[in-house]
Amino acid sequence: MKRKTLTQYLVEQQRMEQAVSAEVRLLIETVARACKAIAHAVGKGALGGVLGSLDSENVQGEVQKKLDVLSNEILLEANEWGGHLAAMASEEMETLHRIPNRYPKGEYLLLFDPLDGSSNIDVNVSIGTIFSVLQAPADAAGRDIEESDFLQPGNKQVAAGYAVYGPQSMLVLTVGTGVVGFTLDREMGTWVLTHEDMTIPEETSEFAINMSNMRHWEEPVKLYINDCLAGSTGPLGKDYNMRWIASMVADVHRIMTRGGIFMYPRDARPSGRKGKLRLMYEANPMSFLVEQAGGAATDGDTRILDINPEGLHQRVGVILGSKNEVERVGRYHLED
Ligand SMILES: O=P(O)(O)OC[C@H]1O[C@](O)(COP(=O)(O)O)[C@@H](O)[C@@H]1O
Ligand SMILES: [Mg+2]
Ligand SMILES: [Mg+2]
Repeated sequence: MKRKTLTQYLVEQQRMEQAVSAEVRLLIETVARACKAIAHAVGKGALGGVLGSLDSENVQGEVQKKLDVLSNEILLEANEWGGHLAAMASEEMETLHRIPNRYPKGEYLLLFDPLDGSSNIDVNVSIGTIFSVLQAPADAAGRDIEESDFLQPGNKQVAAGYAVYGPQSMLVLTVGTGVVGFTLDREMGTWVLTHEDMTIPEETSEFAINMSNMRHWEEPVKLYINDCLAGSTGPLGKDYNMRWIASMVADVHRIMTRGGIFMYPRDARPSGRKGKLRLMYEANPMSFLVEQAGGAATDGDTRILDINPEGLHQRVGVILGSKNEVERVGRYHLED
C-alpha cells in the first residue's frame, strides 16, 4: 500500500475538505521542514555538539540549552521568508518576532515551543517541538503586528501540532478536521502518514503527574491522586498505573496513542500559582489536538481553549487527556 505524504495530505485538506488555505498549507510544510532539521540535529547528539547548556537564560529565567536556542533559530529562519506569516512568537524569545521588511508578509501568526522537554535533552529521552497557528486580526492589515494581536483564545487556532523526537520522529497535526500522525522516513527525508484519525479512548486508568510536587497541589488534585493510589479497593474502584516522562510532548503522545490523563496543575509555590506550562506555546496547541482526538483539556475549572490570554508567556494549570477522566477531575474541583 502506498502511503500519503504530508504534502499530499495537506493538498487534500485544501482542495477537498477546504480545511486549510494555500498559505496555511505552505506554512505547515515549512514548520514540518524545520522539525525535520531539528530531528536531524537531535539525532546527532554529542557528535553534533548539540548537548549541554549555554550561559544564557530565557525570558522565564530558565537556563537555555544549546538545543533550545538552535531549534528556535531553525524555526525562525525556515519561516521568515515564506510569505505566509506576519509574525512569530516563541517560548525562548522575550517578545514577538516580526517578519523583516525585506521579506513578503502574510496574515498568519506562528507560536512555538521550539524544544519541549529540555531536561531530557542530555539524557537521550524523547523531546519535541510544539506549534500553534493563529490568523492575525483583520485590523492588523497594513500595520505592524503587536503582542496583543497574539492574545487570542485557543479556540481561534487554525492549526496546531507537535513533533516528537524519539525512537521514531513523528509529526502529529490538526487543522480542525481530526488528528493525524506522520512518521519521518529518514532515508527519503519525508513525513509519511502512518496514523490516520488518532483518537483518545474516553476511559483510562493511567495518570501522569510529577508526584514530587504533591505537597504543593491544591486540595482537589491531592484528593483525586490519593483516590487513584487507593486502587481497586478505593472509591474509584480500579488500579491505576503511573507514567511521567517530563517531556509534555512525549507524555501527550502516549495519551494520543493509548489514552491517559496528564496533569501539570497549579500549585501553592510562588512559581506554581499560575501553573508551569505556557498557555500560548504548550497548553493551547496540545488542548486543540486533544479535543480534536476526542479528549478534553481544562485548567481544573475552565476549558483551556476558552481562556482569554493576558500575556504571551502566561502560564496555566493543565489537566488533559481521556474525556471521562478529565471530567472526573473537574468534579473534584466543583466539590471543593
Ligand atoms: O521537570 P518537571 O517539573 O517534571 O516538568 C516537566 C515539564 O516541563 C516541561 O519540560 C516544560 O517545557 P520546556 O522544556 O519547553 O520548558 C514539559 O515538557 C514537562 O511536562
Ligand atoms: Mg515545553
Ligand atoms: Mg521549551
